[in-house]
Amino acid sequence: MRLAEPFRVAVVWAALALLAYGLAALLPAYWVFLAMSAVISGVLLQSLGVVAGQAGMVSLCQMAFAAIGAWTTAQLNVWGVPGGLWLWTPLAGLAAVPLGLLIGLPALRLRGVHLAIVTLGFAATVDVVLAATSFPGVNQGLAVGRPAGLAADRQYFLFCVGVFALVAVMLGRVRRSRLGAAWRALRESERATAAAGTGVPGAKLSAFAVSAFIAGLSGALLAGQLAMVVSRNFDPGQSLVAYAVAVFAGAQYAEGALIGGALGVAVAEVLRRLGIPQQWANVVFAAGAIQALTQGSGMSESLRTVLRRAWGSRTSEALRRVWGPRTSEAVRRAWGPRMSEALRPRPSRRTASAPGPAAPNPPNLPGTGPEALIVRGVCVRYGRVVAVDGVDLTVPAGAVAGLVGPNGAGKSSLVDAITGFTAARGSVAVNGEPVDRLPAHRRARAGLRRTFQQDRVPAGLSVREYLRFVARRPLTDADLGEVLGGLAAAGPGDPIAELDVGTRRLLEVAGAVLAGPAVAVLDEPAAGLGHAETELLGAWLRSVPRRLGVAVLLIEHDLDLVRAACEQVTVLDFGRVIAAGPPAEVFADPRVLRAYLGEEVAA
Ligand SMILES: Nc1ncnc2c1ncn2[C@@H]1O[C@H](COP(=O)(O)OP(=O)(O)OP(=O)(O)O)[C@@H](O)[C@H]1O
Repeated sequence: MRLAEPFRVAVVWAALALLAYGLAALLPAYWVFLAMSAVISGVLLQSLGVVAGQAGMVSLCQMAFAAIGAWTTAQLNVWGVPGGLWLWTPLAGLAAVPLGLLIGLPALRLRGVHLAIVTLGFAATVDVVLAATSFPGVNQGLAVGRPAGLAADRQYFLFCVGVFALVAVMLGRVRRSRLGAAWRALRESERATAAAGTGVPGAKLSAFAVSAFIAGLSGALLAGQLAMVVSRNFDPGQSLVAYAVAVFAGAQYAEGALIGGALGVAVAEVLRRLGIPQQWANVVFAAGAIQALTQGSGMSESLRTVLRRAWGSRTSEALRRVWGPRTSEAVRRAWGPRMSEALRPRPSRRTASAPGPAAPNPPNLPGTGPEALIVRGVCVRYGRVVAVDGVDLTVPAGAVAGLVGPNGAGKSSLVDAITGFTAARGSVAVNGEPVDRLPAHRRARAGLRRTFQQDRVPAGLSVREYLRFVARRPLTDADLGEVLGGLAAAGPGDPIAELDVGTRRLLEVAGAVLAGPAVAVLDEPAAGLGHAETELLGAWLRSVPRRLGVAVLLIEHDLDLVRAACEQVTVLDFGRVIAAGPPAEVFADPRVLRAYLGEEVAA
C-alpha cells in the first residue's frame, strides 16, 4: 500500500501532464486562450479553497489579492527586473501575503456575514485605489512581456498548468500536515481547535496568508496572459462570483478548483455564443452554490464520495484487507489483537516509578504522584447569574474523578473555566504549575485536555488524521490499537463524516487521552451512547490512568457510569460543591439525595 499510493499519484499526474500537453498542441488558438483562462481561474479558486473551503472563513476579496499580484508583476515589468515571469510570479504571490495577513486580522474576531462585509469592503477599497492610480506601465502603453520560452500562448498555457500543479502539490502536502488538519478543524469548531492545543489566531492568519499568496500568483498569471491589466479585470463583484463558484465546485480539492475554473469559462462562452447577457452566468453559479450549501458538499466532494463508494463496493475481500477494514466487525477483527496487547497492564509514563508489580486489573491509584489538577476558588458569572461559586476540586494523578450535579448545577461552566474557555476568577494548576493565566490552547499544551458535550469532531478529517491532530504526535499502530476496535469501532482511514455520532464522541475521548495530558476533562462523553457502549467506555476509562498515565475528570449525568469508572466524586449544586468523596459515600449523602430528588441515587 505504501508503494501503491505514490504510484497511483504519479500515474494521475503523468496522465494530466500528457493531457495538458495534448491540449496545448492540438486545440485551436482561441480554445488554448480559453483553457488558459480556465487554469488561471483554477489557481484563484485554489486560493479560495484554502480560506473558505478548508478553513471555513468567508473571503470576498480574493480578486483584490489577485490585483496586488498583477500590480506587482506590472511594476516589476516596468522596472525591468530580470527573471521575467519565472521570478515575477512568485514575487507577486509574496507581495499579496502582507495584505492577506492584514485582512486576516479582523477574521480573528469576526465570522460569517460580518467577515464577508469586511472582506468585501477591503476589495472595494483596493478597487477604488487601483482605479484612481492605474496599473504600472498602462499610461505608457508598456505591456507585461513574456520571457523566451513562454512567448507563445501554447507555451504560456503550459506554464499556467505548471503553476496550478505546483500549487496543488503544495496544498496536498499542507493538507496532510498538522497545519492542514488545523484549518479543517477550524472550519468545524474554533473551540475544539483550541482544545487540541492549536492557536486559533495562528491557524486563521496562516490560512489567509497562504490564500493571498495563491491569489497573488493568479494575478501575475493574468497579467502575463493579458499583457496589460486594468482595475476592471479585478472588479470586486468578481470576488463574489469566485466565492460562489468555489463553493459550488468544492475548490478545497484541486479537481474542484479546475472544474470551477473550466465551468466559469465554459458558461460564459456558451452564453456569449447564444447572445445571452453574461450576468446570467452569475445566476447559474449562485444557484449552484445554494445547491452545494444545502447538500453540504460541492462537486469535488460529491465526486470523491461517489468514487470512494464505487471503489469500496467493487473491492474484493483481499483488497479490503490491503486498504483497511471498513465495517465495525472487520475493525474489531483487525484491531482486536492489538487492542488486547495494548490493554495488557504496563508501566504508565507518568507513574512508571511507582513501586510494586502491576496486578491484573489493579484498582486505580489515587495520590501516586503530584496532583494532576488543583482548582481553587473558581467563580464564573454571567451577568447577574453566578454559575460557579468558589469551587475547589482536586484530581490526583492516576485517578478517575467524577463531577456530577443536576441540570444547571454549573458543571459545564466549571469545565469551561478550568480549561480556559470562559472568563473566571480563581486558580487552576496542572501538575503543580499554574495555568489560569494561559489561553485555552496553551492550557491544552500544558497538559489539560477536554472534550465537549456537543459533537465538535471535524468531519473533514479521517480517523487517523483526527487522532494525530489532537494527540499532536505521530501515532503508532499500538496507539491506534488502544482506541480503535476496543473503544471506537472505526478504521484508521474512515472519513469522520461517515461515522455515527456515538463513534465520534468516543473518538473525541480517545483523542483527548492519546494526547497524553496530565488530566483529560471529559464533558458528558456517554451522552447519546447505547448501554453496551457506555459499559465499554466505563471499563476503558477506569484503565486509562494505569495504562496511559492520564488522570481523568469525568462529568456525567449517567451515575452508573460514574460509579463504574470513578473512585472519587464531587457533587455540584447551584454552583457550589455540596459533597465530595468515594461514590458510595457521596451518593448516600442526604444533601446529594435532595439535590437529585432521590430516585436514581437512592436505587
Ligand atoms: N452563557 C450563559 N449566559 C447566562 N447564563 C448561563 C450561560 N451558560 C450557563 N448559564 C447558566 O449558568 C448556570 C449553570 O449552567 P451550566 O450549563 O454550567 O450547568 P450544567 O451543570 O452544565 O448543566 P447541564 O447538566 O444541563 O449541562 C445555569 O443556571 C445556566 O442557566
